[in-house]
Amino acid sequence: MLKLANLCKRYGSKPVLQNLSLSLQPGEIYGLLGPNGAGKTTTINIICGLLKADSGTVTIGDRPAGEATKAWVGVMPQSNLLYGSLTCSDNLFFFGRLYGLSRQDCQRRVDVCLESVQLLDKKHVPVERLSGGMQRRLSMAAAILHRPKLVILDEPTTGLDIEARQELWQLIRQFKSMGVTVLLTSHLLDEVERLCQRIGILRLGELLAEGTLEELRSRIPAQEIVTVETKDPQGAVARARQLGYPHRTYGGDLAFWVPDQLELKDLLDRFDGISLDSIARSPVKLEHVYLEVTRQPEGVGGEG
Ligand SMILES: Nc1ncnc2c1ncn2[C@@H]1O[C@H](COP(=O)(O)OP(=O)(O)OP(=O)(O)O)[C@@H](O)[C@H]1O
Repeated sequence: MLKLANLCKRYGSKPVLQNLSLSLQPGEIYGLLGPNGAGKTTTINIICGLLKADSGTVTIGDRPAGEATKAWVGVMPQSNLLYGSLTCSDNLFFFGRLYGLSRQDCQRRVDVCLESVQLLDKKHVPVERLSGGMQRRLSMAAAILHRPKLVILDEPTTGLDIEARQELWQLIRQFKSMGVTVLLTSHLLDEVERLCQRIGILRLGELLAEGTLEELRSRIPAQEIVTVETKDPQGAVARARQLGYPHRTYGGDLAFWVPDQLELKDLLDRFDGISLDSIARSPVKLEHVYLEVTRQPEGVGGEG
């Protein structure tokens, strides 16, 4: 449904996208991750035709991206582009006309879309009186008004509370059941884990890793991440080295990659003689893979 081939973009002498290639299958939700400045918004702007790549191609459906494919794409940008003093219905009407819908089609679609994002009862309410979550839902309605085949969601739930976030997740899942392809960017890794069938990790404009959650997880050769609190970190690291467990620091906490799924007793036995204040075990998560990929250009390797 979307194919990027060898996209390159520089701002001045600074490379922002470096031979970026990826493709999205029809109906999939693809998560594009990367630290601030990785090039996600630049990629989106190129797909939408707001920016021109220096080289490379964008194909949407079976055609090169351009005038002919504009109507196939809907975008929900990072910041809402809504008019605060206009009602929900007037905002959508405006966007519908921009996308080239007829007045009649606009009128029909506005109600359908407001209903699909559960805002029909706010139809005549000015946007400035809506909560942040409702405004994001209205932005989503604006993105799907013209029935695009590809929807691009740029950090759709940033800044929302968990309830509002869950409402949006439900809407995004509905896109999948409607056969709409979704490209989603987010810094919320649990969101990406929940929603996306495939995930790409971008760093300095390069796609460093791509795959299903399982494929990405397998980049970390561990069954479990074991996080410890100890007054003797050096002793704990030395023991982990003897055991062949790579160590990492996550948010200031010392953690080990443990290759086997051990009973707690066996795990404690292995750290016998080291004073541990607490020990916590978790499965390998996207967060661990993401930190590994974005922090270490050479890929997964032992720190210890
Ligand atoms: N108009 C511009 N002129 C010069 N540099 C730019 C311009 N727009 C973006 N950049 C730079 O390009 C790089 C990629 O920016 P981009 O906004 O695509 O990153 P991002 O992955 O979307 O980041 P974020 O997660 O913060 O939204 C950054 O280093 C940014 O400073």
